[in-house]
Amino acid sequence: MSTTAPPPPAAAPAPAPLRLSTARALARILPYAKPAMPWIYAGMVAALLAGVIALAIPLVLQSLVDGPLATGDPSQIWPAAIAVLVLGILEAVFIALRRFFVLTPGTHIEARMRNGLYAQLQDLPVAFHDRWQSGQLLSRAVSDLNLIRRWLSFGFVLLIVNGITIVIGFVVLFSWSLWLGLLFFVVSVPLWIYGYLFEQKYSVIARRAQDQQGDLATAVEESVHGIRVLKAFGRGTHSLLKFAEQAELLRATEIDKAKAIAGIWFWLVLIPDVAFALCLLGGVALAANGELSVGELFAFFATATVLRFPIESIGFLLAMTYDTRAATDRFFEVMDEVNTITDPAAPVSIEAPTGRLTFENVVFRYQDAPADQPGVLDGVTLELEPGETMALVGVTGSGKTTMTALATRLYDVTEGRVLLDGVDIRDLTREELRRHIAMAFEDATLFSASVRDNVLLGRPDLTESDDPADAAEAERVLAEALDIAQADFVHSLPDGVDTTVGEEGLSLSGGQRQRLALARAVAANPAVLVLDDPLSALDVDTEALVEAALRRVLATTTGLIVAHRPSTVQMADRVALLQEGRITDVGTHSELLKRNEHYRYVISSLEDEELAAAERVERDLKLAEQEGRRRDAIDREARVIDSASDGPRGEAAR
Ligand SMILES: Nc1ncnc2c1ncn2[C@@H]1O[C@H](COP(=O)(O)OP(=O)(O)OP(=O)(O)O)[C@@H](O)[C@H]1O
Repeated sequence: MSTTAPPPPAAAPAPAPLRLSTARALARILPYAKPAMPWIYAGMVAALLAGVIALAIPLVLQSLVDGPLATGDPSQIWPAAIAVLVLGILEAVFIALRRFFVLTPGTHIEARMRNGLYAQLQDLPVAFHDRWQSGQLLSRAVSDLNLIRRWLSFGFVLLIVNGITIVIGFVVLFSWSLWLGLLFFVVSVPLWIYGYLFEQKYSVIARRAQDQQGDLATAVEESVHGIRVLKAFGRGTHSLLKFAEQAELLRATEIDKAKAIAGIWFWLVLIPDVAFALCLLGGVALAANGELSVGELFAFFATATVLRFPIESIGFLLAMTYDTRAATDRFFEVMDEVNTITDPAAPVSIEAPTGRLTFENVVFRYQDAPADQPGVLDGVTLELEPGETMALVGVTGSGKTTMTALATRLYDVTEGRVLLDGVDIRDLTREELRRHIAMAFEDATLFSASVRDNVLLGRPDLTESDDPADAAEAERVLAEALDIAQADFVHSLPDGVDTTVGEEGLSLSGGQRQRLALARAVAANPAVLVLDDPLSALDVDTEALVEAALRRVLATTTGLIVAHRPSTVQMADRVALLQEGRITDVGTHSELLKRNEHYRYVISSLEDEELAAAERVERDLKLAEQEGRRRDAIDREARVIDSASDGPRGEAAR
């Protein structure tokens, strides 16, 4: 049976304790953004030029007001008007160029980061996936990276450019009038203080919202995945209520976010307005005293108006920056995870393994198991001879699945060693180890791909080769594996072995999926085949056929089989009894039956389970038959009612 995962943590894993400044946290994106940075800088230059041009327009206006308007000479109006028009067009062109420069690089950076994340998720050990909710990973891969892309192409560029524009704008304001500029600056000071406080508050809410989005994605993923169970137990409404609760939490957080943004927005609009009003009063007084020309006053306000958008935009640009900071932290929480199951620095290779598999004093405890709980395995020693088939038997929860997972390094032993042909499996590369030891699980996961690709998943040597001889060999291996797994049903699928089996093979029955998963393990042609109850969903007749075919494979391959049925036990040359974390007896089925009371107890409980399962299958079949008869009767009745109400016309239309 598959490894039982512990209940997922209620929320996402806590953020890294080390808290970097926002700038340093965001700088971590740089290695991914490096190739695209020239384009982003080009976008910044274009945006900056657009900003400078916008600030130059008041210059022309001042010359217009103090020149032709003051002197009443209309000949000067046209050059000034044309200059404003040309500057306006140039500004529009540079804004368009900014968009052009930054649009594509952002998508490249997003794709690069997403590929990196995917590779890391593939590389990280099963223990990591035990701890993390799938929705949290999904939201990092999709919405967080989306946020980062939008910020890089838009928020980052505008934040820098608008910041520079504001600085240049203030210099220009000061150049028009020192006193008015100073007044404008002093009145704006509360804005910078508010901006700082905003960061403290908003960053926390932004992080909370993104974690809650991840929780929500987990809830959707789980309910879609478990839709059959929810429907069968009529728990759809219950699950909806739970989902609505989580959605409500996220809604409340989003409202907090909106309130925080509204707060800074309020000050960003109010303070420039107050500054405008005060400067107007001061400006008129200065103009009346002759210290400022009307044209200069006009240009001062035109410049201050140009600065309004950059100042107002700082609010949402800061919000976007803090959202992106949270997204970046979340991304690097996964990227910073250290993979504990890695390839050795100096790997050993086994050319042609014979398949001797040895567990030597193996102790294992799950990382997330409570400290006071004893290890699942506590000194397991077992040796499988080359070509031998060993059944692993024990009560539920005794650690059978765990033992099989150690043989393929899905987890690493806590103490002791697992050896293949005398070589510690940690001294082999993972790629080589998985070539030598293949596994089939009870929970047969198939990928959204053709039957062929699913079955030949473990044979890249054949499927990724350009050699026609390999292609022919792939066909032979495929046919043989399907034959052994009694999976000839694939030939009656619409496109035979080229039929795409749906998401996780949902379009196939449990037994059909298991047969394909078994075919996949057989096709890998390993020296050791580890089977974790892979025949549980087969009916008795098919199971007997698969077992007969498997015997042929197992005659030359070492097999470690977790047995949940007495019939599986009988396939094995020897049986190992797992009890309280140790192998307490090894022998043939009949030897153990004769001498071991605990073994007799386990076997009799397996028989009871098998009987109950057979009864369940029979009951389901009967129910399906009754349901079919009931549907036929309803259909017949519906046809009678239809034809009675439609009359001959209705019949004809049908
Ligand atoms: N990822 C995990 N983290 C923590 N504990 C785990 C994890 N997976 C399994 N366990 C615990 O380890 C013990 C052994 O589980 P395992 O699945 O190996 O048993 P099993 O013998 O295969 O059971 P079954 O016959 O029911 O399939 C159980 O107590 C289980 O709760």
